[in-house]
Amino acid sequence: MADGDSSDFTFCKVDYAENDGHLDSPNSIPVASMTLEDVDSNGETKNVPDDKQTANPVTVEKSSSISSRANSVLLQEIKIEEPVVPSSSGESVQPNVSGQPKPSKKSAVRAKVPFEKGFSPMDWLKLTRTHPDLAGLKGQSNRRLISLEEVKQHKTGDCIWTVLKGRVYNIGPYMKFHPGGVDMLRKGAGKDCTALFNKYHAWVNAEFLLEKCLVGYLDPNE
Ligand code: HEM
Repeated sequence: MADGDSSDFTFCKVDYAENDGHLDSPNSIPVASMTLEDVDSNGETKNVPDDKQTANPVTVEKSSSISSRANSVLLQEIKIEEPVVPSSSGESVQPNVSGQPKPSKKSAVRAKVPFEKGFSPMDWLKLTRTHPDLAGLKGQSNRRLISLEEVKQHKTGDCIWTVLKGRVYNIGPYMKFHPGGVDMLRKGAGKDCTALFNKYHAWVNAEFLLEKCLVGYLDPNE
């Protein structure tokens, strides 16, 4: 295509004709078209030619009416309420049109307990890296099979055992670090807490958190 071919719009130069009346042109920006001479020392407009007096308010009004329309659209959007649909029983029902998942009735009530100073998850992590024997093994292997009977005998004191997903842990040292509180964790003492654990937080990586508390594995034949 030859240079200057007027049929090619791709790179055509856009010129604003001066005072072309186009609202978006630089000349129609409200403040720019008003000079200091137009305003006296009291801040009042003096002898401004009619076209200037009307041009600005129109421009301002136009833009403010646009912005107030935008605001009212926003407000309308905020105020939008879900439509009420009458159900077969005659009661009004609000359909879930927002796409938000409705809270499941089955989910357990989870209440976090504030940590005592020095018992944050970070403190627990540090302890697992420094304490030599969180499981209380005293040299015993943590690969041995343990009966549920033996687990039941460790409910109090420093050695509180629980079974979680087939593993036996000494949760005694973890008690005060448990974000759900000591009382909740105590519910799993001396028994299999897998169901409780899954009810409250199946996603928690206990294998990692309690790695150093492993005492052994639940004997499936007992
Ligand atoms: C035995 C191993 C357990 C470990 C390692 C453990 C670990 C944790 C962790 C990491 C949290 C924080 C979860 C989060 O921020 O989302 C938590 C919270 C909680 N846990 Fe446990 N937990 C255990 C057992 C239990 C048991 C047996 C119960 C119930 C009887 C329980 C009840 C709770 C509750 C109610 C919370 C607070 C809810 C929340 O986080 O908002 N946990 N637990």
